[in-house]
Amino acid sequence: MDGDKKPWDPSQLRKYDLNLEEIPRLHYKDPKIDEYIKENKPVVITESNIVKPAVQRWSLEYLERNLGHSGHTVFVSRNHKFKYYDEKKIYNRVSNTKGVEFTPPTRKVEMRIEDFMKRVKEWKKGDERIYLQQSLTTTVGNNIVEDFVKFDWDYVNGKQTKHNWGPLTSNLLFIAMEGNQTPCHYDEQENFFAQVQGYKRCILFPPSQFECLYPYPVHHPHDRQSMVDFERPDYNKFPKFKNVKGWEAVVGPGDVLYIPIYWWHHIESLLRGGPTVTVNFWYKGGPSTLEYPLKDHQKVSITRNVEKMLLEVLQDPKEVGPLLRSMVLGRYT
Ligand SMILES: CC[C@@H](CC(=O)C(=O)O)C(=O)O
Ligand SMILES: [Zn+2]
Repeated sequence: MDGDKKPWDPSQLRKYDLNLEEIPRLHYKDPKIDEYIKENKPVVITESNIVKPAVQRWSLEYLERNLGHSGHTVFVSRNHKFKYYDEKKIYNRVSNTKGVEFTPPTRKVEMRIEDFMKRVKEWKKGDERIYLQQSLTTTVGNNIVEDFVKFDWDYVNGKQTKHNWGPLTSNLLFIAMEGNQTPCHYDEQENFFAQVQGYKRCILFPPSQFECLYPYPVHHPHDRQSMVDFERPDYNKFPKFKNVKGWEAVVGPGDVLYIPIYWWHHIESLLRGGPTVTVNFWYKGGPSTLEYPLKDHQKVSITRNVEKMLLEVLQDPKEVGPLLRSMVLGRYT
């Protein structure tokens, strides 16, 4: 890039009424990175070799030729949002018997990579959008495996060990169309979010903002997702969303964003930026030693356990809210 010309411009970002600060960007050799990780704070790690082979080789053409010819998991959406839902919670005994109405916002299909790429290339306004989200397992072609083993595992394993994370559970490959959006949610895993091709805007909020982001009930298929539509926030239903304060980064090829466990994140591929490719590294959290004061994400984990326990004994999801209200209102408020 000549001078300080950015590879993208603000017109490629969707407009939200949010109070956001920049996530720091640090060179991968900078020891301050470990301070951020230790304090469960996001940081963009730059210039690393973590997924360098992929940055160098994983063009769409290369991926089409090498990703393997078995079906790949692709989500299909009638709009630009790809809100995750847990299929098991749609039909589970408790929520379903009580008529929890749920219409999946996307559908999951198996698609050959050549069909996926063809639909991306031929997409026009009004068509359904698609988003490949696939675990990088042995079903991929040999060239991809060769590239994968050349990731800088010393670096990521070093961070995993230093910060006492649990085991690596998966590396997911994401191939998105420009403008695709993953609405705000949190995961119960530590995440190195490695951008390979194209640019993605990542908007993050700490677990302490739980009250401003109104997660669905734990038994709901959209568990861990925010109920707030960032593009049309309903401030009557979600008044505290007005106070939300977040952090953002636009990550490009070679950037690796550390998304701390339980941190909310909303992710979108830039408008008019072409398809994007990302590989994430999900790690189980470390052993949670109860040191006081508890960390915010530990409190979120406790609220989850309370909801699960109440549902288990009450059986009917419609009884959980009234019982919690009767416990709190007038007594703890
Ligand atoms: C699930 C897709 C999302 C990534 C994400 O949420 C994560 O890695 O946890 C994205 O990049 O659109
Ligand atoms: Zn996520």
